[in-house]
Amino acid sequence: MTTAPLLTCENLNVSFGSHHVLKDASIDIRPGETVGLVGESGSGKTTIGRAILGIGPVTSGRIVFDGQDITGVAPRNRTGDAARIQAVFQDPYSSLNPAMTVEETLIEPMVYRGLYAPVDAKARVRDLLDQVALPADAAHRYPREFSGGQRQRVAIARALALSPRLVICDEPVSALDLSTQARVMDLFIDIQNRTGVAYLFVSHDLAVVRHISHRVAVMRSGEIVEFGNCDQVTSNPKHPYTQRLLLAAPVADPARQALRREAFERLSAAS
Ligand SMILES: Nc1ncnc2c1ncn2[C@@H]1O[C@H](COP(=O)(O)OP(=O)(O)OP(=O)(O)O)[C@@H](O)[C@H]1O
Repeated sequence: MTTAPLLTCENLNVSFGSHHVLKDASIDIRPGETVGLVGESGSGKTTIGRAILGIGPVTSGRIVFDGQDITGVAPRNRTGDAARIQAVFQDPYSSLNPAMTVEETLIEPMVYRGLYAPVDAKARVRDLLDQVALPADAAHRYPREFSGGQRQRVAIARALALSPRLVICDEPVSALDLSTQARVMDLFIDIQNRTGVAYLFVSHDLAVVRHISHRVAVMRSGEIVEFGNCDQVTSNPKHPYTQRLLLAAPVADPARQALRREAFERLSAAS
């Protein structure tokens, strides 16, 4: 039995002036699923994420969320669950307001959307901090008082504040050191297991995406060149471009070195 998609992007095209950045890109994400989106820098990954969030343009094509056409609809004009699609970006320091405490940061979207009265929102803040394994006293601290990994946990808590069914994760672990990356990725997986949220997980690092994704889409020059089951896509020797992405992964930890070695062997065997 196949589950109906939560989100479908159909033949998306985006042009900036004469620069055709996204070319007939189609992907779908099922409820509770992680779809990884990989590709070299400039291949169009962020452009898809921004189009889904309603903060980037769509020249043609359609984005449907839970049966609702949300193409080109700005976040403030979205209704129902589509209003709750959230994002976690690479650099939490620039996406968190340095003048707001964590509590204020987490309460703001809840009160803005009218989901919680301020008094209930405070209880919800405690729950959110617990979900991302931050201590309750983090509520009264400012972003600068946290490490990079802790700040990313704050950004994840803020994304969860509206109980989203879909979160766009745009390079959310790229700025973190390897051991922190692993812990934050485990947190994403744990949250998904508990809440059933779906992720579009954007990364240039195929090894990271392989760890977290159920399916993977590979982008090249604005086109989706492969889309399928994670293992099939990442180990198919007929796809040398994907194998090259694996080769480009950072090599600091042994697991990635092993992936690189595998990719190298497959590439050599295929050529
Ligand atoms: N607002 C814009 N105006 C003009 N060109 C843009 C704009 N936004 C993105 N682009 C161009 O679109 C292309 C795709 O950019 P995008 O950020 O989607 O790539 P990416 O795959 O996410 O890259 P990276 O991994 O480096 O973040 C790039 O050539 C970029 O220069």
